[in-house]
Amino acid sequence: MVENAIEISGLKKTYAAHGNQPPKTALKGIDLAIPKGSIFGLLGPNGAGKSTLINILAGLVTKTEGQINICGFDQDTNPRHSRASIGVMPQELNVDPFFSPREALEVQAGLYGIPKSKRTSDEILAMIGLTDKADAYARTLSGGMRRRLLLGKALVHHPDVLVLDEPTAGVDIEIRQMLWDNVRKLNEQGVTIILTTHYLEEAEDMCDEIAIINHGEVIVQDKTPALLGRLDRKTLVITPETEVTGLAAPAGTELEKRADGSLAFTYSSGTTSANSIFGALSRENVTIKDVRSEEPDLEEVFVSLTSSKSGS
Ligand SMILES: Nc1ncnc2c1ncn2[C@@H]1O[C@H](COP(=O)(O)OP(=O)(O)OP(=O)(O)O)[C@@H](O)[C@H]1O
Repeated sequence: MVENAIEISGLKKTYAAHGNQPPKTALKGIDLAIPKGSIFGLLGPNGAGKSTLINILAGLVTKTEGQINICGFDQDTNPRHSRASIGVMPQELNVDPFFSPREALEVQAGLYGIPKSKRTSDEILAMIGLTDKADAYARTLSGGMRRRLLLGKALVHHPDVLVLDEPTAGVDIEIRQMLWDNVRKLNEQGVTIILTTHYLEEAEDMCDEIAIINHGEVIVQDKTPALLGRLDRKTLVITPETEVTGLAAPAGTELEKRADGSLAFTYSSGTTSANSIFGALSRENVTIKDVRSEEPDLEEVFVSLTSSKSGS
């Protein structure tokens, strides 16, 4: 049984020089295993190499070096099966303006060699909420509808792996919700989802596991909770009964007095205990009305990991 939907080893990509542009190495040797059935986040700053990686997986860009296995099929020795195992919803809204959604799905199915009797265009149109618009010209569709059509096109061959490249960039909350509902449903049916997004909160909510790419290298891959636990930093927010003035931050903590009068103590949980904060408050006779803790979010982890490596 294949445990990983995708296995990538030693993947390198150098774009050839053109004009006065020198060659550009976009991927420097990527090793990545994407577990079957997961919702996997591929994150990284602009220019990190995410699109290059996705386009290589989709067979749209040729790699310079390395191995890729998709659902047990080696991309070099079994390109047809490996391509049939993956569907990609691209970032650009590149739908043909003269095709209706139904025609666009039929054409796409034709490209994958799916016989007419096995096509499921109506089912896909219903899933993406475009049954009403099935026969309308694509140029009359709104941006959100086009994006849903792109999702539909990625699904015509019922791939085991679905790649979503920035699926929610610039879409409103309703469409975003619908996309996520669809993605969750597909994942429950066993489809492995690979997602790139600039919305880190979205990745935090949706992804079981995350890899962060920077300057063409994977700098971390971990389960989302473990990744969030990597920053050994906590903030304890105390709301005092009455306003506190002149309190010094206990050793090992930073104190921020917030606009609502609460006191936020940030400390490293490995070296400082919350007790030292409560001790300091007690010595100053501060009565505590409320207390809560704030854990680091993915954004903080992301910034801390990507800003510590210098550029190429
Ligand atoms: N066709 C190309 N020719 C030359 N260089 C390219 C080409 N495509 C991408 N690059 C370069 O390769 C690097 C990685 O680009 P890529 O688009 O893969 O990054 P990304 O992580 O997807 O960024 P973004 O989030 O902005 O889409 C960048 O430095 C980019 O300028």
